[in-house]
Amino acid sequence: MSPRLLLSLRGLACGYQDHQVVQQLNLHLNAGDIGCLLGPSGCGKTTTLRAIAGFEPVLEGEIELGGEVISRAGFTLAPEKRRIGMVFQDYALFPHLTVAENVAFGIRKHPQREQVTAELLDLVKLGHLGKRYPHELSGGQQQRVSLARALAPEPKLLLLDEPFSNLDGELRRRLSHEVRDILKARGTSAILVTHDQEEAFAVSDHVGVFHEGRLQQWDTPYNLYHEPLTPFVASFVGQGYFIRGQLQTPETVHTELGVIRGNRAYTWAAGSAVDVLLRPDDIVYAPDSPLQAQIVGKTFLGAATLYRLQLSTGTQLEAIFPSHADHQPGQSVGIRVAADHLVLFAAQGSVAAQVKLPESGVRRVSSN
Ligand SMILES: Nc1ncnc2c1ncn2[C@@H]1O[C@H](COP(=O)(O)OP(=O)(O)OP(=O)(O)O)[C@@H](O)[C@H]1O
Repeated sequence: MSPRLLLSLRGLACGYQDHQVVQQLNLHLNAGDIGCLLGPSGCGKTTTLRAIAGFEPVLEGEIELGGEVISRAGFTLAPEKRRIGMVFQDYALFPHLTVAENVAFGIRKHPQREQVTAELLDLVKLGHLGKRYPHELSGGQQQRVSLARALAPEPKLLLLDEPFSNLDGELRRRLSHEVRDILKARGTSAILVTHDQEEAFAVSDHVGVFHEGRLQQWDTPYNLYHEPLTPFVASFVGQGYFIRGQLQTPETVHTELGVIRGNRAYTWAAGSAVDVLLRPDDIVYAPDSPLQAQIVGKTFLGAATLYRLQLSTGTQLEAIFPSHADHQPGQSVGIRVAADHLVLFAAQGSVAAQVKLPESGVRRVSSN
């Protein structure tokens, strides 16, 4: 059975008054899928989510949900008529209502209201707390109530705006996995907004990376990591370094690490200058390799260790090695490049050179 299209944004522009924040946005979500809008602060994720919810009008293009156009320039179907549920960062629970009353709020006329409420409270593991008030719950528990409340009217689509960002570390990770399991078990379609890549990958089937109001790539987490379409996506998603290289053949590039062969063909002329993306998992520990690098930094991650390496030319790289063998800063280690997913961008004068790189992303280190 082919997947059923649920949500389409076509040629969408949205923003505030005369200020266009998001431009030329096209994306599609199938029923039952979880999508995510990911990007740095201010890139337009929340603005897009608010347009989908019907809180903001669209300036150009249209939004279609379940075969019905719900927004286009000059027309905005009222939010309460969209069958869209919302979960907010600050939970937005009604303080004067109990947990159970909060969950039942959107289904007051439902004949099996109490049963549905009890089932949802069980689903979010709060079956025993229905009589409490929101202020008597932890942040994580309040967000579970908020999720149960949003699910109660069986929305066609659930929108989650930074739902875990008020929670810390471990709880955040646990709840994000749990929310995915709950949505998948119920077949609920959802769009999540976050600036946290780990969260985006843990929860979503498809992720859209935004940069300055434009969607750069809408893809699976795997493809965003291994096959980024733009230098910005390569930088924003995952870690790594760019090194300079020269295209030799469509599949091979010459670099200071030797000739690297990938599994895709590039159509630039032989000899073109390119930037080669090297992720930490592209650099493999190879004790007998003639290619040596000095360890200049080290982060123990448990099962693996992330090393910062420096080549004799001064170029730095990152590498992930299994943590069984422990190497010390200052030591030299043999390495090999195993970058099957060889990712290259045209160097100089291309958009690559103008990208502002976030601190935790890909760094551009060598030039010649
Ligand atoms: N109500 C508003 N009126 C005018 N401009 C706004 C309004 N809300 C947001 N903006 C502007 O729109 C741009 C995008 O904001 P938006 O909230 O969509 O970003 P975001 O990607 O969700 O960022 P964050 O992760 O910080 O929430 C910003 O430049 C912001 O200043």
